[in-house]
Amino acid sequence: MGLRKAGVLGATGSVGQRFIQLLSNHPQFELAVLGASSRSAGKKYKDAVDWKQTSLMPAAAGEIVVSECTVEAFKDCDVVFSGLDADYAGPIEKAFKEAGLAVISNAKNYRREKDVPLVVPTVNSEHLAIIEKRVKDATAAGQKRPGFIVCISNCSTAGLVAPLRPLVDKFGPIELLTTTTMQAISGAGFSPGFPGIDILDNLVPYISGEEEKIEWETKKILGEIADDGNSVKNLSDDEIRVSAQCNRVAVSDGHTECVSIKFKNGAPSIDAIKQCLRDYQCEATILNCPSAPEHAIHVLEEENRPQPRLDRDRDNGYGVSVGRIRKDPVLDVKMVILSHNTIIGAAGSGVLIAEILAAKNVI
Ligand SMILES: NC(=O)C1=CN([C@@H]2O[C@H](COP(=O)(O)OP(=O)(O)OC[C@H]3O[C@@H](n4cnc5c(N)ncnc54)[C@H](OP(=O)(O)O)[C@@H]3O)[C@@H](O)[C@H]2O)C=CC1
Ligand SMILES: N[C@@H](CC(=O)OP(=O)(O)O)C(=O)O
Repeated sequence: MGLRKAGVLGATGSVGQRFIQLLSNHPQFELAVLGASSRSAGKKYKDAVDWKQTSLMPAAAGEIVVSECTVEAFKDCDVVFSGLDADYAGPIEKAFKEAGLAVISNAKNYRREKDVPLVVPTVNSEHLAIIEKRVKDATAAGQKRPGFIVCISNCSTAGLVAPLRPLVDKFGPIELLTTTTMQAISGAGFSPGFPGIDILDNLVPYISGEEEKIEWETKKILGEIADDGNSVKNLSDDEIRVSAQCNRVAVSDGHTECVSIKFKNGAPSIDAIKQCLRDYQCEATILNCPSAPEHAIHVLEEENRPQPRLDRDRDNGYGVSVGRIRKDPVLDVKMVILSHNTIIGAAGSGVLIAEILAAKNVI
């Protein structure tokens, strides 16, 4: 198959810019349509966007004229990535799905729908089987491919669940978990963007809705596909209890989390935990997806790592770093997790999900 046509909704934003960067010169996708608000529509991308990435804006993308976020503008896309502001994503993504488009979204709007997979591609790509089944059933019935939405998780949740997945698979359920996040300002978006005066020489101990999202989304991502094959069964409060406290810090990219865990079946040794994380291989790596990390989890031994500026780009931002793994005198074990919030926490996850769906002939 030749290059698949990709559209990006919210192309001018923090997540949208990352999509442009990751999809330019991609071996499987070509940037075909870029959408944003009517403030940007009609302008060339280079004139509409306030480019804030540290790499140069890809020249070809800069020449694309930004469209309104309408089905008509995106109707020929094989896949549509959404980095839309959640205040506007709901009706736009629904209309795209109903028109038969494949939507991979960063917005929170549909994450809680039972039949919408909530996926961190290095963690629970098996939940994409819900979509694969729907597409195969339609094809078998002689119908055209149905539209669908796959949601990408909240960015802090993506980093958190990365090491949890192999730990739960090997050592059984986690009874209690606490996380304290230190989140980058790119997570707050670019329109209007987190005010410099509020974050310089400062820390803000509140991010609206974030703690609830981490506490809830973790249970869906670590849950299983229900017996009907059409929905996800979340873990119950008996199977895992999560408590999150979220802070905004003066870091450009990269969310750091201090995490403590208590296992239901007793504490594994620290060495066993490290080995388990080192051994983990995600499906995208096994499928040889072009953006898949060589190591979905990097175990760091240095006593002062991970650090956002030094470690966020491991495996091009698709790898999650886990360091300071040690005994916790209150729960069982504690650790520090670092993940790139706009790559594995957002746009990169979207691209990797699309690569997995392409490997399975769903798009
Ligand atoms: N930043 C991050 O780390 C993460 C963000 N997310 C989620 O991803 C989404 C995008 O976030 P982020 O990139 O940070 O946000 P930004 O504020 O940086 O970007 C928002 C985008 O939405 C567009 N937009 C705004 N209003 C409309 C409208 N009425 N119609 C169409 N497009 C519109 C903007 O276009 P214009 O420039 O024309 O205004 C812009 O492209 C959000 O839902 C966010 O919660 C998820 C994970 C991580
Ligand atoms: N709220 C995150 C960004 C994010 O992921 O948001 P949401 O879960 O609403 O998509 C941050 O500020 O860093």
